[in-house]
Amino acid sequence: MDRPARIAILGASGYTGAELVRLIATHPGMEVAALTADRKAGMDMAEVFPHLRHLDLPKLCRISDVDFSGIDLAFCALPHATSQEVIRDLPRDLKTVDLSADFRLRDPAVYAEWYGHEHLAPALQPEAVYGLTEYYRDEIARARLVACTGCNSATGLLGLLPVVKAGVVDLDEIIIDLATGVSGAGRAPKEGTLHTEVSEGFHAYNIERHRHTAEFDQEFSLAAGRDVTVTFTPHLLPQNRGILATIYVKGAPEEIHKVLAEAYADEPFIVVLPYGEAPSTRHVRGSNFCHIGVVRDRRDGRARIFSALDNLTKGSSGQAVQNANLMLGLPETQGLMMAPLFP
Ligand SMILES: NC(=O)C1=CN([C@@H]2O[C@H](COP(=O)(O)OP(=O)(O)OC[C@H]3O[C@@H](n4cnc5c(N)ncnc54)[C@H](OP(=O)(O)O)[C@@H]3O)[C@@H](O)[C@H]2O)C=CC1
Ligand SMILES: CC(=O)N[C@@H](CCC(=O)OP(=O)(O)O)C(=O)O
Repeated sequence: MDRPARIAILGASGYTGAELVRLIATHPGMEVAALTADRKAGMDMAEVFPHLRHLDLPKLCRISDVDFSGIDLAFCALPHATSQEVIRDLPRDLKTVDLSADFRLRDPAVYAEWYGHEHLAPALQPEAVYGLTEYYRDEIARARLVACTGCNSATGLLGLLPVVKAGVVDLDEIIIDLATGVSGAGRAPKEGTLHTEVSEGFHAYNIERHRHTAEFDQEFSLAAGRDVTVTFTPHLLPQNRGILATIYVKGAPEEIHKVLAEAYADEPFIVVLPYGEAPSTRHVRGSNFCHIGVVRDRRDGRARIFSALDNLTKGSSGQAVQNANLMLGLPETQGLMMAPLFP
């Protein structure tokens, strides 16, 4: 293409939508052509997100008002369930990157089990490619519809997939404990994300059943070639961005570190820390990097794998742009090599 790709962002008045706009603002291969909203349709982006005031952006409109004939690729940053209804009605040849959970689970029956309702666009599921770029980049480059991973799922999968694939841990004894920033819950007001409910405290949520467990089971089972089920508990961190997963595995820590370092040696966004060091969310904030560390338990030699990323970049919008780059034939890292924001 001899011009920047024309991009529509559906759900631009949400957190991941704003992050997409921030990333595309300095992306040489993309330009924002349409932005949509629901309650905020008709407003200027500058009113909704004053930090984007310097940009010359189209007004927020309804999805039905977008002329998709002039769009090269759409990012769908809508709530799950809404997303599948919207994508079902988009032009069938429009390249689409979905940030929701709607097309991540390959089997619509598994989707129904975890999301509590029948899938509304099951006919599209076979063409959806799971958006974990480091594992599916060839399929993503050829795809029409890409389903980006959950932010929690991305954190756990990136930390553990090479190790599961290599068969160097006990696959029946995997525990993923994870803490996530509150922006993961989106911008729409909810009682559970009020300042008073989140600040000065720390709690686990969706303890018995978190829907990202289905993504873990799906991808670990595919990698291992047998059924793998993990124990997964997310916690809510009183901070805006960032996820840190602590993964407990039975296996030799130095071997696990070697497997990870080799698997990610050529990956532009995955940084495997020196053996014995653990990452921090503050070192990946605002960037598309994922930092992974392996530390030995001094008493029994068991390994803990740590994985940290920013839920709004590598966990969603950054991953989405990385996938869109591939789908548009652009360099995979284009527009994404910014350093983390520190302190
Ligand atoms: N936040 C995160 O860290 C991550 C989010 N995701 C997923 O990405 C998607 C977007 O998340 P996020 O940006 O956080 O969500 P937000 O709640 O912040 O934003 C949702 C967006 O969707 C619009 N919207 C809501 N309902 C409708 C509707 N019925 N029709 C059309 N538009 C609608 C909203 O418009 P308006 O504001 O005008 O109502 C808003 O623009 C979700 O599926 C989420 O699960 C995935 C990974 C990480
Ligand atoms: C803090 C918080 O609530 N986080 C969300 C994850 C957001 C995400 O990745 O979402 P989707 O699977 O919905 O796309 C959660 O745990 O459900």
